[in-house]
Amino acid sequence: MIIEEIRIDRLEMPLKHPFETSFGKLMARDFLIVSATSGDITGYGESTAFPLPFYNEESTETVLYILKKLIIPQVLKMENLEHPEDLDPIFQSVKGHRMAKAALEGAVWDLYCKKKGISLANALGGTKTEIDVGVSIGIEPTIGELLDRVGSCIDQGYKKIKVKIKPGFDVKPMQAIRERFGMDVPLMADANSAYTLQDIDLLKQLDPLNLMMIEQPLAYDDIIDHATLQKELSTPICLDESIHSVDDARKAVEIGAARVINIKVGRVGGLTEAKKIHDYCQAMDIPVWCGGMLESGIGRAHNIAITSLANFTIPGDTSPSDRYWEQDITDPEIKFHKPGVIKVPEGPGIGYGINEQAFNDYVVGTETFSRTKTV
Ligand SMILES: O=C(O)CCC(=O)c1ccccc1C(=O)O
Ligand SMILES: [Mg+2]
Repeated sequence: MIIEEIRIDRLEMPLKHPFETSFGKLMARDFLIVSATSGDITGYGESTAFPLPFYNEESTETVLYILKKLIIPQVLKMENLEHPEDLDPIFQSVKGHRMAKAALEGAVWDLYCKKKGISLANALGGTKTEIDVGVSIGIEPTIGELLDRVGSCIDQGYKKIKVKIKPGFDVKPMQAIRERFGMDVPLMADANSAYTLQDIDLLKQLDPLNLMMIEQPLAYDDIIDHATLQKELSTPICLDESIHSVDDARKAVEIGAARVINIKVGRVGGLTEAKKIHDYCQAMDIPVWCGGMLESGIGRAHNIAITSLANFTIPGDTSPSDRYWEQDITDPEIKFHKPGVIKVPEGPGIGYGINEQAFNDYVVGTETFSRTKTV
């Protein structure tokens, strides 16, 4: 397969409702879509980096730099790109910058599958025809507003309720959810690294609440302290930010730092590595689920495909388009097939088209790189 053109579009999509985590409040999603064209077929990938490095070290600007200066020029010179895994030598030449790599790799996976006429889920080894869907709920101004949002999500049929917590908005809100909705609602907390080992006694107050897991309570780049904390908690720890590769997953599992892994395609450098983490965790009997990064329908489509693999046994943060967007950029939009369930597309590639009008309405910048002319 020869890729003749790669395009990077920067989009700004306003969120229907501010989304607050322990590292701040988002009012809009500013992100990149990478598209790769070979002949009359185009594949699409999404960069999940935020405009500022508050989730990890990457940002929209670092992704742009790495793609434009280092990765795209090499990809456009490739003569032997027969499978997305053939990108590995190029990726090995760049340390880190996994969200940049994942955005390009996702476009190549979509392009590869469209050329083969197979679904991305099928190409990845997916076995499910539909996936159970969870929802991530940000920190709300009051416990009352949080309870209203939780109640609405339960009524919509979501199969897992994740609630963001931070010091000062943690035990009481989680207790209030249990008091209002009972102990059996599949409920978890995501701390986004807001706590330290000095908070063990506070975190222990979450143990009686029958949470499915506590996600990333400690530092974004830590594994060993999470092992110390897990020994003190009965609630399983799930790692998100700390896990960048199958080797990180192995280290976390071997020292008991996590009983669950949140796999995010962007964070781990793409679908190929995400599948390796899935396969390792399956062999170790560690359940995984697919995290979200407030993606557009393009990123969500990649997440739905990887979630079709068998060991994604916990509902992911793969809520449909209407969770965040007045108008998504895919055609059709991502929708529930039945309450709390999304059908895995059977069409070629990601299985969703592009709503060109909506896409163009959100675009704030475009750069195109062709095989004959690279930067
Ligand atoms: O995309 C979604 O619906 C979930 C989004 C989410 O929880 C999140 C959003 C921004 C940064 C980090 C996280 C996270 O899962 O930690
Ligand atoms: Mg998280």
